[in-house]
Amino acid sequence: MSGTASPYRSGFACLIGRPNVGKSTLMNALVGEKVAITSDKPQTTRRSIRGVVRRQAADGGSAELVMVDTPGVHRPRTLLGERLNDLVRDSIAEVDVVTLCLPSDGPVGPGDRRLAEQVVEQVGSRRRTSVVVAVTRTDLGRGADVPERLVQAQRLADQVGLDVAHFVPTSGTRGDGVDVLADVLVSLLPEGPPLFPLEQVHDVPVDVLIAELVREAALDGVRDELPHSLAVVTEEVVPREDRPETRPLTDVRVLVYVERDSQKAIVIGKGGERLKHVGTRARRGIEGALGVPVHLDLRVKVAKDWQRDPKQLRRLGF
Ligand SMILES: Nc1nc2c(ncn2[C@@H]2O[C@H](COP(=O)(O)OP(=O)(O)OP(=O)(O)O)[C@@H](O)[C@H]2O)c(=O)[nH]1
Repeated sequence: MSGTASPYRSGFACLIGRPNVGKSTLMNALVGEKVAITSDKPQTTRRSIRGVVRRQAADGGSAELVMVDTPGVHRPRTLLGERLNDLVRDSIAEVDVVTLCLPSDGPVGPGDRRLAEQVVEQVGSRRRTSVVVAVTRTDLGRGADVPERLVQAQRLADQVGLDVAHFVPTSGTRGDGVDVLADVLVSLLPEGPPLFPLEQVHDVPVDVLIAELVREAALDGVRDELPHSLAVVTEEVVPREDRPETRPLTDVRVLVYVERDSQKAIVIGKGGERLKHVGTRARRGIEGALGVPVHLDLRVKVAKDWQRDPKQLRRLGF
């Protein structure tokens, strides 16, 4: 492929950062489709999700950029937390470009420094991995915040010895800087073969996608420890047999796990009101993803302290 006038570039770039800095929102903006769920609760992302961005590179060739969204890095308090941090470590090791996300609406802090040090440790000696800093959520900051954050980011890079190829201000919700970031990431990709079939936009299996949409709906409005205690598993997705071709219906059965009986009561709500609301919202998303009308059967179960239990973690897919 090398030597041709318009080479094909392909490769992987991950988004890393503290919890809640806007990684998944940026991922969706780059891919142009909702592939990762987002919420205002920290530590929402629990899987490394890959989404494909296809673009024309500056040299005229085509490029396939595979974005990898990762869980927010934090001090782990449970086995789940440790597993999520391991996922991030693995992602950093496997990509061509690491994108460190720093939010414009908060100072660069010790958590960012630890993460930057981790990147240096992992990619410092590997010359083929590039590093980009994305300053995120720029629409939330005040006027001076973005330049200030860029200066702090440069200072952080200098302090830990991180070689940053580009600094890009972005807002995932407004779309600002998203094209610039995509161009920058593409420019850092090596020449390579196509990675995903043309029609494929993400690598999230349908059962996982459904479970994530339910978890996103269930996260809305719950507080304290409950967001972390939620786990969702898709049990069944079956087209109903006795339907006319013009009016198909798919039965989707989903289990929502919590860690304690008291949490089960909160998720279900008075007279089942809350769960009904979650079901209605999730069903809309699932119908959009599957492209068929859906009957969603949602059940809530207690899996005691699953975040700390290796056996249960395995059963829940971690
Ligand atoms: N105003 C504004 N809000 C944003 C932007 N990006 C993300 N948010 C909000 O910030 C919150 C966190 O966004 P996420 O994309 O879920 O953040 P994350 O870094 O993936 O979070 P974790 O999965 O917990 O690590 C959500 O409420 C988003 O709507 C942005 O550019 N502008």
